[in-house]
Amino acid sequence: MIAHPGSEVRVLVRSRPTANFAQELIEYLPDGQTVSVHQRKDSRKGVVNNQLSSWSFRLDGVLHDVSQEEVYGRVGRGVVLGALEGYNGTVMCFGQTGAGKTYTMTGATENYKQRGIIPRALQEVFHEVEQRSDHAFSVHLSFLEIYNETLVDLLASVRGCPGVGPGGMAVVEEAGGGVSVRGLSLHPVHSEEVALNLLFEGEMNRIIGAHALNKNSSRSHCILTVHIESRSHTLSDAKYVTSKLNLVDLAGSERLGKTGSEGQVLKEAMYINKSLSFLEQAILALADRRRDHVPFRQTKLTHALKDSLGGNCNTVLVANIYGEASQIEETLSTLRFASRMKCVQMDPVVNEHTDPVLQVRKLEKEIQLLKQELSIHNTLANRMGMSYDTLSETQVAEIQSQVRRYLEGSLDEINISLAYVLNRQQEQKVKAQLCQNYTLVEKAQSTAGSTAAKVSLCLMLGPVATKMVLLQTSCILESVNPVQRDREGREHDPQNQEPQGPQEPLRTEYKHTYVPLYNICPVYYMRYSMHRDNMSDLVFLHSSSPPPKAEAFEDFKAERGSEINRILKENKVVLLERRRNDETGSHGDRHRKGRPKMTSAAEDRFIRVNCTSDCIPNK
Ligand SMILES: Nc1ncnc2c1ncn2[C@@H]1O[C@H](COP(=O)(O)OP(=O)(O)OP(=O)(O)O)[C@@H](O)[C@H]1O
Repeated sequence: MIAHPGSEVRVLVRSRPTANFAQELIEYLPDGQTVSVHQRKDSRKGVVNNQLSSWSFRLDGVLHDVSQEEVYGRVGRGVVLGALEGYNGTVMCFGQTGAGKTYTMTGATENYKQRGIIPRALQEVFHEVEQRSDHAFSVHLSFLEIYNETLVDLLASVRGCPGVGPGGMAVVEEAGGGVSVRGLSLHPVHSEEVALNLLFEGEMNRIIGAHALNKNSSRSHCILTVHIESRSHTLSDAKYVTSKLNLVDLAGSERLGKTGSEGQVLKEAMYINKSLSFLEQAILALADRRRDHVPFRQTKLTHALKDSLGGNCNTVLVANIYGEASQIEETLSTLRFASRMKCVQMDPVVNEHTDPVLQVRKLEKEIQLLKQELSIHNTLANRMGMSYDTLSETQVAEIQSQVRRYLEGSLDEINISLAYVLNRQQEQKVKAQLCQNYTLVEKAQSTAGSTAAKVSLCLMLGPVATKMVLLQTSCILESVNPVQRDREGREHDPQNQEPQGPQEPLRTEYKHTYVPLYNICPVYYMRYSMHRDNMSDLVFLHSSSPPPKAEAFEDFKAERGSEINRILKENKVVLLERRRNDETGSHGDRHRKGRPKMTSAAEDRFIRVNCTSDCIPNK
């Protein structure tokens, strides 16, 4: 059963069986929750009377004459199940010496039925771990003893235990308000059997002493902690929950006069009483909601229990009493502590964490999936070969090498593999680098018939830098070498020129070529032109914008329509010839019978109409 946030620590009272149970002084009311204590005034304190004083304590339950099994069911089970869900839990026994705390927590070793809360809790933990196959659990045990204000690792004797470091053991504060014990060994446990072995090993190491009230009196406080970590197989594997289940067997308070302790046992009793008194002070502060400060650090016991007493912890206290008339003052004292503890508020929450390593792995997987999805989108949008990875050092070196060789003239054509794709970001980087070295003027340009915004980059660069820009936009370029022609239009190879007489200046022609930059998103068409005066224009147009008609027609005539253009020119020559003939023979009408004379403009139109085919763009 998990406590609701804001509810109080659960407190139950358990009385040790005794033949001399003080029925007239201790009364358990039928509601099963209330204990009434009646006490005679002490005649030794002066005034003799038989007046009774009564106190009533309403707790969460009374465990009187009940089996160990029932005690576990009512005290331990809920806390253990909560710990498996990720809630911290504490089960603690408090009471005078000989009242049955160790019996409640550990039980009697000679009889299996009399095993206490700790072995039953360990059994339940491993039973649940087996049942909950949808989770992966990891369980560790630690066993701390606080003896005479000294921290002792009760499992230090276990084989393979690393031992306490040079700093010794100490209670240390953790981020988030928790505490842990530095130097305390943690033991991985995979089965109930291993856990019980560790419990018994620790119990053997515990310090016990004998006095009048208990021949096996615990002389120390002990905290067995079950550390549980659970990861779901079905939900996100980066998320996991942890919990600490503290099973606390406190040493009992004792009246030195009654126990007759001497020597070492007396010294121990003083430490025990002192630490229990600090515990009471801490509980008093915790129970008082107006108090800001809780004195946890006054003693090792309260410091070690700082995150186990209410707060983010599902806490249950068993107040053990020794129900004989001679112990009535101790019983009263224990019940007062119990009722204070009952005022301590709890706000248990699941301790959920995110594993940073697994989280990174998960995000990397997610990125991979998103990349695949993007790649599918790009394929569907006819944008093949897009890459969003940054260029490796080798790729950058290769590009730089090609650029250098191209600029030096030792490389005719840039052939950068399309794997070296520049994305928008990289494009911007290239542009920024260029801006550092050259004057870059950017201007908006609108083209008729296109609704999309067009960007025109007018680079005031020499041809070398222009080539570099072309290269860095990563397109496959057609030859950008200018063609040199003489006055007759004959092409001249500058590499292979024979020495001639007085040189006639050559005319340089630059082709306008549309180059699709497949690897830049969105797809651009780039027109580049290089002029005699070394001024270069680079125009990046969205694919939705065709080139201007006039230019497209010129290109068409120079390339695919060159044959038609040739015929057209021939026809024009023939027609002009005919017109001249007509004009010279205007005296006679033999060749133009029935046909009206054409004007020069009409002839042009005629030629155009005749030469227009489906493959010629309209001019
Ligand atoms: N509910 C019980 N049923 C049977 N025997 C009990 C019960 N409670 C206590 N005893 C017996 O009483 C004796 C003292 O109990 P126990 O050692 O558990 O007391 P304690 O509170 O732990 O004392 P101390 O603080 O001195 O360690 C033991 O012999 C134990 O077996």
